[in-house]
Amino acid sequence: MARCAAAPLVVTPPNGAATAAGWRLARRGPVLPAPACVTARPAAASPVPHAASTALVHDVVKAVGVEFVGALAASPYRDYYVLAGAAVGAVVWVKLFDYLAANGTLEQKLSRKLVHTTTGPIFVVTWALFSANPTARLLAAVVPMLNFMRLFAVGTGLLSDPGLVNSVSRSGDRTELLKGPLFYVVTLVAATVLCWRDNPAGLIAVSMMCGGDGLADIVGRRLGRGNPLPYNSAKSVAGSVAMLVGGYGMSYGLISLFCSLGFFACYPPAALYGCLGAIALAATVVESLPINKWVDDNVSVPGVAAALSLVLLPQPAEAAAAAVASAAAAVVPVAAAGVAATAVAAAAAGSVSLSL
Ligand SMILES: Nc1ccn([C@@H]2O[C@H](COP(=O)(O)OP(=O)(O)OP(=O)(O)O)[C@@H](O)[C@H]2O)c(=O)n1
Ligand SMILES: C/C(=C\CO)CCC[C@H](C)CCC[C@H](C)CCCC(C)C
Repeated sequence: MARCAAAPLVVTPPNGAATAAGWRLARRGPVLPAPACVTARPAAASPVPHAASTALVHDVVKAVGVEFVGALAASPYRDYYVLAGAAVGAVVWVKLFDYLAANGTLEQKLSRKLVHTTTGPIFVVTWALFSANPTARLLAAVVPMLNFMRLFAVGTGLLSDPGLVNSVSRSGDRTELLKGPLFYVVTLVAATVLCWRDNPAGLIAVSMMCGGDGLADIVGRRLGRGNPLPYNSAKSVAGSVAMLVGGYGMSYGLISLFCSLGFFACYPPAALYGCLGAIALAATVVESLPINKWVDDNVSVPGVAAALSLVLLPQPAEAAAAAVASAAAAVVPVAAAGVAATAVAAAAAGSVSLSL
């Protein structure tokens, strides 16, 4: 059966970063097949009925997906839908790990670190679903802000949510939520508001905190016995190598995704490999130092990674100017975002009390 190759839907990049010498702008978005491609497949004419029905199901699923993405993209409420989806997704995701730890599928410490490793990157991937509207970054930041409120309320005892305490604390002590987890969501708010999709510094900071620090713990606890770091016996060579590889790999993956979607200028591969390597190495060294008493890893690691990224992997001046302009424009309708935050906070609070 002939494949329909005509009339692709090209998703155009949401910002207008300009090309600078030596830089390639990824102006090509993903090419989605047009819904029209799907309708004219005569299933009865197929010599293999099973193959035809499979193809039909495939086409219908594809058509519904394209329709859904199209409808979401065209809706004036797009950012609110994505915000609500991510806010609900965060609750469901954390509950899933609580469930897996409670029924013994995952060890509690591993469950907590998997929450740490996965929620940040999943959250930044949702950035791609928001519109190019200047308020979008503020609405996206509402998701970690809601989690801040939730952690604060449960950590201080204002609300009771044993599931959340089990998922994100080491010992079951609710006051722990006011330390690492709270810094974690503050870092996500900062990456969203300050870097958004215009600059890879936010992606890199989140990757070093989640893919790097998260993997260091997971691997270090398993393979770190017998190879302590010479200057910090609480950490290991195995953990630090895992941090380097995990932070580098996650940063590379997220940068490749966002640059291929056209959100910022792609880097020449050699520059990207070298600079990311230097940033991952610096973040790994910072994580390995015995400074946890004074500054939490969820601040020091992403802080160093973001600062170095801004220096080593800058975006072209035109893109930076566009980012500043969109941030300035976002300040005006901030009240609207506040109203939205309050509404979603009320909904989230409802979900917490329902789960008691
Ligand atoms: N470079 C590293 C980092 C961590 N670890 C292992 O992971 C454990 C937890 O490390 P760390 O993340 O510093 O611990 P916490 O402070 O408990 O966790 P968090 O940062 O999530 O608060 C360490 O005891 C060690 O066994 C390691 O071997 N090497
Ligand atoms: C255990 C943690 C840190 C300790 O170092 C992580 C705490 C995670 C928060 C409880 C939940 C954060 C949720 C994100 C802001 C949003 C994720 C959305 C996505 C759709 C899953």
